[in-house]
This record gives sequence, C-alpha cells and structure tokens, in this order.
Amino acid sequence: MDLSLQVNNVTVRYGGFTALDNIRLEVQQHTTLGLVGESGSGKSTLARVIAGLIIPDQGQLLLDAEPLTGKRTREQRKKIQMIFQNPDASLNPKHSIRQILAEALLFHKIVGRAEVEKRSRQLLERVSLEGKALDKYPHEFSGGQRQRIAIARALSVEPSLLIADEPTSALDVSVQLSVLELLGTLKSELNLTMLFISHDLGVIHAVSDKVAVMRQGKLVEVSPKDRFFSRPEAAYSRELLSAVPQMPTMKTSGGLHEPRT
Ligand SMILES: Nc1ncnc2c1ncn2[C@@H]1O[C@H](COP(=O)(O)OP(=O)(O)OP(=O)(O)O)[C@@H](O)[C@H]1O
Repeated sequence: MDLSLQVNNVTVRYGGFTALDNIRLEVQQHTTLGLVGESGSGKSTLARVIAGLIIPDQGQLLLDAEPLTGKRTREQRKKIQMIFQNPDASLNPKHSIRQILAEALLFHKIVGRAEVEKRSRQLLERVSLEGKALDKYPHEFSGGQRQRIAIARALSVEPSLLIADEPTSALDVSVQLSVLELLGTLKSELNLTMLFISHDLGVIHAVSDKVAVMRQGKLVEVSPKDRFFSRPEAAYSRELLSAVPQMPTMKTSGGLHEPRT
C-alpha cells in the first residue's frame, strides 16, 4: 500500500516546553489512523503541524511523497483538509451554505462556475442534507448538521488527507453516532485517508485501521487496531485501556456499537 503522509522526526516547542518530541508517523493511503492520548499529550499540535498551521521547530513532512516545506502552495493546502471539534471553526457565519461551498469549489478550481450548484447539491446529498439547505446560514442548523456541512466543505476540494480533530466530542451522544457512521460510509465510498483524533477509545475503535498513542509529546505505540485492543504493546496503552471499564478486551474488529455495550 502506498504512503499518504510521512511525519519524520517532528519536534515542536512552545518556549521551553516540548509539545512534540521527535514524532515519526506514517499514514497509508485509504486507511484511517486513530490518534489517541490524554489531554495535553500533543494530538492537536500534531494535527496543526500536518495541516500547516504550525511550522515545526525540527523535522519534515511528506504528503504523497512530496515534501511540505515552508509556506504551502494553494495545491498543498487543498490536499490536507481538517474538521474540528467545533464545526463553526470552518463555517463563516455570515455566509450561506451555498457561498461556503462555492468559495471552496471555486478557490481550489474544483469545478467551473456553471457546475457549482450541481456539485454543491451532490455534496449535501453525500452528507445526507437536502438541497434546500443551500440557502440557509450555519446558525439555522443543529450542531450535528453543522458538522455534516463542515465535512461537505472539507471534502468539496477532494483532499488527499482528511484530519478529524475530535469531530464528535462536542455533539450529543445520539448525534455522535450518526456523524461517525457518516464518516465510515464516506471513507469506504470515497476511499478516504484519515487521521482521526479522539480521546474516546470507543470512537477510535469504531473508525481506525491503525491506532497511534501519544503521551507527553511522544508517540508510545503504533499498532493495527485489533492488536492494539487485544494485545497493546506499551504499558501506557494498557493503562488507557484498563481505565475504560466498559471496554471489552476486544477480539473482533467489531462495529460502531460494540465498544459502548
Ligand atoms: N500555543 C501554545 N503555547 C503554549 N503551550 C501550548 C500551546 N498550544 C498547546 N500548548 C501546550 O502543549 C501541550 C499539547 O497541547 P495539545 O493541544 O496539542 O494537546 P492535546 O493532546 O490535543 O490535548 P486536548 O485533548 O486537551 O486537546 C499542552 O500541554 C498544551 O498546554
């Protein structure tokens, strides 16, 4: 399988504090890497480095074998899209959904003006929203619907890598599941490559092919999902797993509901 993303020896310091310490990580194309770790372990910092929002103090990134150095080009920015815990981070409240999607499609030259409407409707359909949503504004939707719109916006530019940083943790539990199911469907329909960040091991189990564990700025384990949940390598991974009482030591790859039963 080809590599999508390579993170080579990345270090980030905030003043004297090392938030990322020599991180080496790979994401294979068309797979989801689940990134887990306690609050403050550096997950969001790593996501922001990969998205180009933070320049690392040391190390390199490669996307589809191409180095990402210095200021990113428009094409490089298009290739990595991010969805956040709060969907409002990527939705301009003053713009209608039509404007939000059109801006992304036209800026990155995905389609010409004549096709914007048709493509926008297709995108909304993909995230199970009706075409009449186009003329509404973000505040007219629920949190779960706004996250669906943020997903549609991120996918509109056909990224090579989608980073999802706790995309369901601000949502009601019932809505969380439907957004996770949507991401699962999109992953298989569109062959997405994802870096999925969560502190919720149930969510990580539901979405990941491989699991990476961070602690205090260091990567302590990267394992295939089934191995991580049945035979974790690092003592810290065992600690994380044992801290979730409802988490069975899973033997199967399971479905979305399994970790919560
Ligand atoms: N701009 C900043 N300046 C100084 N320290 C920062 C800054 N951003 C993050 N940190 C610190 O870096 C560490 C890693 O933060 P980060 O947000 O990456 O962790 P995280 O694993 O994503 O945590 P959470 O799950 O709470 O979001 C934390 O100790 C945090 O306080």
